[in-house]
Amino acid sequence: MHVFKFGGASVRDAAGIRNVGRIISQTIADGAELLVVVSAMGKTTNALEEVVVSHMAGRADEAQLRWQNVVIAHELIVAEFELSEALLAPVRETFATVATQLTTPAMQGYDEVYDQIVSMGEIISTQLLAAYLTHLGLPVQWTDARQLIRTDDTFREGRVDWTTTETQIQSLMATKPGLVLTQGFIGGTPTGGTTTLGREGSDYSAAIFAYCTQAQDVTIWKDVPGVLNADPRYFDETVLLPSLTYQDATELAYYGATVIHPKTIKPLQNKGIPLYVRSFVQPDQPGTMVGGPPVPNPTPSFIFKVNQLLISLHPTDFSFIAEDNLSLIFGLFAEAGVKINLMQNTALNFSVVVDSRPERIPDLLERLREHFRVTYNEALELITIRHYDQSTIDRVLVGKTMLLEQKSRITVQLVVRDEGGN
Ligand SMILES: Nc1ncnc2c1ncn2[C@@H]1O[C@H](COP(=O)(O)OP(=O)(O)O)[C@@H](O)[C@H]1O
Ligand SMILES: N[C@@H](CC(=O)OP(=O)(O)O)C(=O)O
Repeated sequence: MHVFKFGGASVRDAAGIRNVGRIISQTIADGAELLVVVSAMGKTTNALEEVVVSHMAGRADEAQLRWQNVVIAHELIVAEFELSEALLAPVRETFATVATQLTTPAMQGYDEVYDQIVSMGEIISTQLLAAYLTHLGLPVQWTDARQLIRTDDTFREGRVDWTTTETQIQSLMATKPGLVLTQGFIGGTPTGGTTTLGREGSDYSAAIFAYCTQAQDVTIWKDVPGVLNADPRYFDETVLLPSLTYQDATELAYYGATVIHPKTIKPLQNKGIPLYVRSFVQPDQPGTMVGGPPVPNPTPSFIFKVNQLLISLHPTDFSFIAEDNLSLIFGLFAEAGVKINLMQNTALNFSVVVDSRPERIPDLLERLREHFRVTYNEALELITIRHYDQSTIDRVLVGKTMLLEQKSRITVQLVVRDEGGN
């Protein structure tokens, strides 16, 4: 069996849905079994997050208006197909259910309500795609991922219960061979609650399904030709990386190459399942294969994170940075839910680089100030180069001032300030 994952960009409009329909029908034409994982359309997840903000703030009219905008965006896509009312019944029912839910103030906590509402993006996209594929005459079986991927109740970051998930998915596949369509990003708790797996988590869902079905391979269809040696939004001259080891792909994703969700590789590596990253714009092209052997002279890869904050902590009593204050520091970062992108210490200074998150950082800084003298630099960039040499470092430093550098044999990380002018 093959697993395909289509992200928001691939199904953002009617043309995208038609294209996805073409890729699926060509794949199953020769009788291949296929499990398709789909994300919410376009930027729907962001729009649903705004619905949650209004709903949780008790601004019922605003929540309803924001929800209706989501409905309209989908209805405009529906209008481009000639789908029967019977085929559209499930998606229309979802529209009505959420509208009703928004009329009553939420009883649960923020994150639980978030998952109930935000998960609807994937429910709607798959209901709509199922209607379209059925309309094309394909034997698609829509399946609810909330009943397959079992998580604990860590809402917004559900942790997978692999044993139950494997049992549930395997019994599904025994009863539903052929073409199965399900949602990325979402799961369900033992008590029937909805969870999400963390933003951009649909790649991870595809890996979970592949792991549990021992799939032949996974293909994630993207708006780029495959994994490139840099994000084309930031670099002009990128090259395709035709083959990557699991390790290289994990490292790239970990350092911030957003083309693959960082949690995706482990389940695939554990079962030796290859991952293909291919272009839904040029579906005849091979893209990138992850899971191959190391290549000689690997191409340097660049990962760029903007809007970074460099926080430096200085003990107030001239004591060393050692195990005791390190554990205090890590505890405070974990409590604040702030992920450390890079860290470096000297005897009297501990520096960390984090994403600048206005909703979390001020509180964290306040807590840190209870124990340390705290200084920080804002609006920085964190550049990571895998398989670097001096010329690649020189190239990225043009027009930048370097504040911090960290090197291993394979990876260099540079914290820089852009001085403008290039
Ligand atoms: N090294 C890289 N190679 C290719 N694309 C990258 C890389 N790093 C970041 N990207 C970005 O990842 C995007 C595709 O991932 P994403 O937007 O998450 O897709 P989807 O939401 O459809 O799953 C590309 O448009 C590109 O801007
Ligand atoms: N829709 C979710 C999950 C996801 O992975 O989406 P995409 O495949 O479009 O990145 C999100 O935006 O976070």
